[in-house]
Amino acid sequence: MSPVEPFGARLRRAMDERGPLCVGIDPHASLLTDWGLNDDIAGLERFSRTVVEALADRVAVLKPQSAFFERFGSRGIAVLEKSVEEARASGALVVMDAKRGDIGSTMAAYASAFLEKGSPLFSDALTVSPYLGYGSLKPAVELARESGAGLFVLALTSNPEGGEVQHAVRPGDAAGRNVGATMLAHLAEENAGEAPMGSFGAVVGATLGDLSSYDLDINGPLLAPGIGAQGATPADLPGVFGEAVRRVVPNVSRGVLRHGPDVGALRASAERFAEDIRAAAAAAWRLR
Ligand SMILES: O=c1ccn([C@@H]2O[C@H](COP(=O)(O)O)[C@@H](O)[C@H]2O)c(=O)[nH]1
Repeated sequence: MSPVEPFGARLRRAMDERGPLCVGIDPHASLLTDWGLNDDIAGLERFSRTVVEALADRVAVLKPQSAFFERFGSRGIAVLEKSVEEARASGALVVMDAKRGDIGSTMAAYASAFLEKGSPLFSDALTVSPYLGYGSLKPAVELARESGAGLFVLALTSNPEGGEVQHAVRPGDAAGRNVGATMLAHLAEENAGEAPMGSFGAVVGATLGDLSSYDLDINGPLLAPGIGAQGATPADLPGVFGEAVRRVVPNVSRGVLRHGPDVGALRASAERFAEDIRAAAAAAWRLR
């Protein structure tokens, strides 16, 4: 059996070939209504299928937000499974945004649900919460390595409330680092020596302004939500991420989804974001 290509390598190639944009599949009740759909399982199914049909063959990453599927119970999860399968079959990498985190023994079960080859919800990567301690994520790190999958660890989230936890300075940390910086340091260790980049990414909000006081050089991807509905723009990316912008996977969910249900309009919106991201990165390189 040939070894599985690690997520970091697959993501790097997808970003180079398709551009780095990640579009969210976030079936908010209000979006279902705006799309002329009912807030029920049929509406959920139509919404998800439309996003996959519109974008899975052209964007690097699709990121289903599990909460909006879980809302419908087992039938919602069945739609989620199908969306993941169809998106991957059409060439998109799927980052499952489920933000799992628990004590190690339970974390192993979450890891098995999302990162074990053959699991119905197997995804290319999973978002995880390290706030039971980074070490509690070990079972997920190990299984991700084995399956060629990846993780995105919440480090500096896009929401204004995140600082209360993530900016707290760790007692006993000789370097005086805060919790967010500590997560970035763990990820840099995880990715050490990997080429073209490691599979263990951080979630770092595009809304956060200049992050030059952080060491974002983790040799892994930086998933950057916050563009569009939360107020950040593609033009903000170089100012927020500096040199690390090359490894940023900018996420837009409602900013694209609000253009549905027309497939052409969804594609046009994603292409506009992708073009603005390209232009911002190119302008930043020219200024160096
Ligand atoms: O720090 C974070 C981590 C995750 N998210 C998720 O990303 C999308 C953003 O949606 P928009 O509609 O583009 O605001 C959503 O699924 C969040 O749960 C985040 O926003 N910030």
